[in-house]
Amino acid sequence: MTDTDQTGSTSPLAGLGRMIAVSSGKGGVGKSTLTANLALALAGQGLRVGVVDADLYGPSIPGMLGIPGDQPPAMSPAKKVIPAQAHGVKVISMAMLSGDDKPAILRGPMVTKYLQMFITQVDWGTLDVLLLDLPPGTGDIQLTLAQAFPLSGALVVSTPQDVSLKIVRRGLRMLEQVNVPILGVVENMSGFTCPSCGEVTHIFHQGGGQKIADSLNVPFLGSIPLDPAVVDGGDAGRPLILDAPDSPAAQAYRAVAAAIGGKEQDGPGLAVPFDWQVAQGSGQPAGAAAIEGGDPERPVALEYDTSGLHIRWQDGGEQVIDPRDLRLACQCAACRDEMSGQRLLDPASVALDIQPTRIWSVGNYAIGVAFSDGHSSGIYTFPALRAMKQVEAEDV
Ligand SMILES: Nc1ncnc2c1ncn2[C@@H]1O[C@H](COP(=O)(O)OP(=O)(O)OP(=O)(O)O)[C@@H](O)[C@H]1O
Repeated sequence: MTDTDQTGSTSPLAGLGRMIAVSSGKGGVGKSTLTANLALALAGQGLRVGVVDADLYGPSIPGMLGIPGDQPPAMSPAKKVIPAQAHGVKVISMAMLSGDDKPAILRGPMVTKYLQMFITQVDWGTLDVLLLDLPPGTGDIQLTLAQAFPLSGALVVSTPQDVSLKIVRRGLRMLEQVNVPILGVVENMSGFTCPSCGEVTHIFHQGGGQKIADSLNVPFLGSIPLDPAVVDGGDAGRPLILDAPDSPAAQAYRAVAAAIGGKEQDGPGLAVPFDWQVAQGSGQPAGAAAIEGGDPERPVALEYDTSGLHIRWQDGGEQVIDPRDLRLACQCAACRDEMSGQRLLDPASVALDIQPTRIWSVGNYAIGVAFSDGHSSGIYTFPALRAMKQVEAEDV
């Protein structure tokens, strides 16, 4: 996201960092609990974090973070709403405007209007990450929201039951159709943590989230066990991650944060997060030095020129990928059939001179690429890039 638009004026989205939606196909799967814990875990990495409680009908974030409802927020001199702050995280929610015991009855267009306000009329200051706790479901409202904001990506939360996983599949399709990159699937309540010994027992099916993620070629970011302390922490306004940081659930929340936050890296590599506007030539990530014997699947530098995307890997390997090959390799649900794995994208429809217009980091495991044909829902994991064909010497 650029800080200024083409006329040079400051955009209302300037300084909001990466906008990440947390979504779920149905209610009650633990989406808000994940958002609250994730926000704290990201703040714990030193990131500046904001949370928009976009669940206008059932706002629960303030309660989970111990923010009293029904206390109208103050206004800044610039007439912007000052967000509440809790545990180092900034928050805006309908509960602060209307009290969480008065469910909002709003039609779709009003929901978008409120959320525009929550994002652009709030004095967020400078953020690294803005989390959006979306209302549950995959209907029109979610679709409109996904289209209304320049989301860097979305997390999808599910429980292990088959019915929940089927709904997840629908949610993933919806997001991909509106070109929102899927950062990954998180499975919640996937085993029971014994309150006395801390051991995790799998009381439902296991591995469903992983299977869905695999079948759709999106990352699986982890399983969060069922833990009564999660409920107690949520009810007390102190997310579990604060009071039981060593519990399996807290560790799982931190693992999700590490995957999407990008601050915890195993060894030096490309400086993330970045948002490289390739077409405008701004925001190219700073490169790092390759180290001998380094991870062959971690890039240390990215360049782009007429011959293609140049990737230098940590083990010293160099690769040039043709932009058209990159577009044709897109694994998103619009480009590849999720069941058969067959390509849906007709190669004849991809222009020979297609170019990437924007490349951004997706956690510390992948890049997202937007192309000159308007397609931007593809996520390319580092191993998938490394496995791609190199531009032939005579082509360069
Ligand atoms: N891992 C977990 N272990 C135990 N309880 C959990 C876990 N995750 C969430 N819960 C509990 O499940 C309930 C629903 O969670 P939450 O409100 O986060 O779901 P949601 O998907 O946001 O629901 P909605 O969309 O309806 O607001 C809460 O009482 C919460 O404390």
